[in-house]
Amino acid sequence: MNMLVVGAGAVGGYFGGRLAEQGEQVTFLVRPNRYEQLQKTGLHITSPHGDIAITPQLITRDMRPDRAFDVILLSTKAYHLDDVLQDLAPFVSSETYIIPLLNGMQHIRRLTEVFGEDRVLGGLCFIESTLDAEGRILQTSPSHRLLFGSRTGKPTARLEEIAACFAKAKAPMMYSMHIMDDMWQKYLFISTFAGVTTLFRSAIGPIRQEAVGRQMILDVMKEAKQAMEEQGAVFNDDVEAVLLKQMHGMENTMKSSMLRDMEKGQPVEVEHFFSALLKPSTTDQMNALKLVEANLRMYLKTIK
Ligand SMILES: NC(=O)C1=CN([C@@H]2O[C@H](COP(=O)(O)OP(=O)(O)OC[C@H]3O[C@@H](n4cnc5c(N)ncnc54)[C@H](OP(=O)(O)O)[C@@H]3O)[C@@H](O)[C@H]2O)C=CC1
Ligand SMILES: CC(C)(CO)C(=O)C(=O)O
Repeated sequence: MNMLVVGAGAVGGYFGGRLAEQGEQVTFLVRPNRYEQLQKTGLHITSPHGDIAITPQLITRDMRPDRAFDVILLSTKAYHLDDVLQDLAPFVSSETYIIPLLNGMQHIRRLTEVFGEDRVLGGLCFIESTLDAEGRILQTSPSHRLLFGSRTGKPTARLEEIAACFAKAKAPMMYSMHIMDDMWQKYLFISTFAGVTTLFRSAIGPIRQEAVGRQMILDVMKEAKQAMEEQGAVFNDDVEAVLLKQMHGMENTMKSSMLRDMEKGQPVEVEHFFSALLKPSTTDQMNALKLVEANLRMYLKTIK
């Protein structure tokens, strides 16, 4: 299977690295600075599941591979999507499946508009990873799971082939029969988790210890759920209880990738995560979400 990973960052570098580790044909589409860095240093991952050091196969947008890609793992930030859609076009054939790993939901519509409904699968990942100053990938907590699947729920022989290839990786990378529900649930989780951790600029532990922190978790989740339902999400009745249990079961030190990006002074996906939930018609009641969004917008002003 010939695979392209777009963005050799914290997520793409990790899962692409796990596939390359098994000898799969993985090429990373990167921008010039990352190209130079990875050529010099190789791709390094440190992880509780085992470290990796490989010499990655790299291309930049002006290079052409000798054969089409079967699968593209898309793992850039949402605020790079406009550029990525252009850069990616020459690498997508009528047989290529795109598996996006971005948090949130808005990118699905953009991808299907450009590449068509049939080329775009659903995808998500549960992983806490970041890049260090030298561009090495640091993967820190136990979870390193990737889910993908057909957005209409029907598996095909080719999707089964991809699942079989992913199953060889030393990370759970699995097919889901209900990927859209999984994506909405992950979006609800991450909008709450990233919302409160960036608002309080804290890992989850101290937030959970304060009454105001616990209340903010409840408020952000309730409002985000309502906004997502207005956009068509269908959740199980117990979704809040399930996600709260998950949030209360995490290690005290667990941070969202958005908070880690803030700590490095990098941009954050505020439009993609939060503005997308705050339609003018629903904003009257959405005080917690508005606070989360305003906090991030103000942060963005400080780094511009
Ligand atoms: N990190 C985490 O723990 C998790 C993140 N996510 C989500 O995954 C997505 C990716 O996040 P993450 O991996 O952390 O982000 P990173 O910033 O670590 O990685 C994104 C990479 O995309 C690259 N990139 C940007 N534009 C292009 C382009 N046109 N062509 C090629 N490469 C490009 C960047 O390269 P350059 O070096 O050139 O800037 C960067 O290396 C986000 O939506 C995030 O919310 C989901 C679960 C967990
Ligand atoms: C919560 C977590 C770490 C789970 O994957 C995540 O998605 C993020 O912080 O972006």
